[in-house]
Amino acid sequence: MIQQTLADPRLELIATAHDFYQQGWMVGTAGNLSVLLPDGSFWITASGRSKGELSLNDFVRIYPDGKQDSSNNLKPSAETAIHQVLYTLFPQAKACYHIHSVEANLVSRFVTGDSLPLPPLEMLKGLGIYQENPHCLIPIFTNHLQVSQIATDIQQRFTITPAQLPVLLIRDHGVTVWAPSPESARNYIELVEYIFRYMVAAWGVGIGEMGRWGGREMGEMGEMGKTRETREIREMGR
Ligand SMILES: CSCCC(=O)C(=O)COP(=O)(O)O
Ligand SMILES: [Zn+2]
Repeated sequence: MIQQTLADPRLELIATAHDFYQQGWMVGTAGNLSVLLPDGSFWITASGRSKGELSLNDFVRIYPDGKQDSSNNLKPSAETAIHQVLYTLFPQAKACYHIHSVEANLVSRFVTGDSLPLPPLEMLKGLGIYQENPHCLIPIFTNHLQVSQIATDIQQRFTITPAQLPVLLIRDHGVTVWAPSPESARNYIELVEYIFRYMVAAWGVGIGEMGRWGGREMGEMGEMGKTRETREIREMGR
């Protein structure tokens, strides 16, 4: 009989963090990854570790009653409260990944409001949107100094307005996804990064001003697309 050993789920997080680090999405200790375990506890990356060279000891286990366990008294990620809220709000979520990419921060400034309209790209199917010409919005949260305030905002907003996509942005900070498995969470990060890269590139070549997505012209979407000064800056760069 062939016996299969279940791999330690931290190994998957280590490999993913290494790849995201190489992509430039987790540089300088940025970002945090977690995976939920069958007993309701979760492993999360320890705070302040280089995400490009994690080892099995660079994780803290958080139990449903809030108790923590780490082999060498490490602090859990400063953003643990956000992961806790997401696992509570979305019981199907088994992994939660947060990264800091340049594109996530740029698109978080495309609008001044609290939602980012997305172009109706085929890639949205990978995030569970099977519609023709979908109008999708990603919620944007304020980057409060107190992470607990960000977590409260997330909890309150998603309690009132269900999430359309398993994605949220924190303005000038980064993007977070939650997913039914670590593999899906990795795909979700790659998909949203593609969409953000597309949006930044579209703005850069001026497509946004003529193209329409989310039912609005990019030029109406916010600071970056609409002001004459911004257009002049863009033209200077050509
Ligand atoms: C330079 S990263 C600033 C903190 C942050 O936003 C982050 O994602 C990493 O924090 P952690 O405590 O998880 O290392
Ligand atoms: Zn962060």
